[in-house]
Amino acid sequence: MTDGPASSTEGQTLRIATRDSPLALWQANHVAGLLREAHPGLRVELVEVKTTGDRNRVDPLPTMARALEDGTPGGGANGVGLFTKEVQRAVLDGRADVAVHSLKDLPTGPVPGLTLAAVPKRASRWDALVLPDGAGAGSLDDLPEGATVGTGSPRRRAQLLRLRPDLSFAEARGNVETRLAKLDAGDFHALILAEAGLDRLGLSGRISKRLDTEILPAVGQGALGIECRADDPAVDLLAPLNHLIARAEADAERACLHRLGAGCHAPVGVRGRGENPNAIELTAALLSLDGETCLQANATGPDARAVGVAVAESLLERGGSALL
Ligand SMILES: NCc1[nH]cc(CCC(=O)O)c1CC(=O)O
Repeated sequence: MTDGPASSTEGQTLRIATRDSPLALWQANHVAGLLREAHPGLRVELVEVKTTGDRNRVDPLPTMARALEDGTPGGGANGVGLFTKEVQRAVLDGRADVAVHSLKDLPTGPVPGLTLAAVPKRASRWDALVLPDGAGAGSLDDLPEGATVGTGSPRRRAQLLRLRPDLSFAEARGNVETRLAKLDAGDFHALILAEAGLDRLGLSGRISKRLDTEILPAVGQGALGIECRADDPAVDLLAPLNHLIARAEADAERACLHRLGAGCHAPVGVRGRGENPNAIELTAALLSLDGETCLQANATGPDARAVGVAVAESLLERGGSALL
């Protein structure tokens, strides 16, 4: 510590709202660390929130009914926003100042009163193939004929079916550890999980193969979204955590999904890429659930959101609406 004037954040406290799953807590603690690094003297605390998605892990139907009933921001039909809206509500209610989400789980529509203040540097965006404990390395090709893969994601299922039409699927609900336990108990031959989540939980050793040529990732996969109240000076504290390329990729990918009118459960895979934030390239695939139809579009430009919208409109023009 040097003497001289105390920084404006000295003694100030910022409360981060987060789900209480191990992955969510890792992510919130990561952001807390970034904030303390950017603002020495700032106190950062976590506020753990139970979400509808967490409470109803094994029984999603009442969850959806509840999400439809209450008109809270971010919640909606088809499970969209189940993991994020109660974390958002904690910030809107003033129980916390900042919300940290997996960007993949954050609905693309604006929430009145909140702003997406920062998207930090992105981790791996790829999906990974995970085999039962002790199986070692192995690729999709090594799975037996008719193998069962644990994933509820239409995006993952449709893209896997293009490569292996013989595969069948099982729901793999619950947090990452729960899903791995089901795999190791023999519930399925393989599991698909986001590499970022496994890395964060110290489980990279469970990855049999990174599926970076097989499956286009979900919008925002591997990135974090940090929200605060739109009128809160916390906006300025969060600004240094924003990574311009990660943010531009996120803006392009999220604008595309939003223009498609789709959510995180849509069979949509994307790859936003940029050497600099003013030249973002976006590739997107929109698939039928059986994987037989796969529309692809690509655009590049200086305005990330416009690139996202252009890619979505190209998919829609070519019959994409029938797949949504
Ligand atoms: N849908 C659940 C979810 N949301 C974010 C992650 C992992 C972290 C990320 O993708 O950014 C996961 C688990 C998974 O898909 O394996």
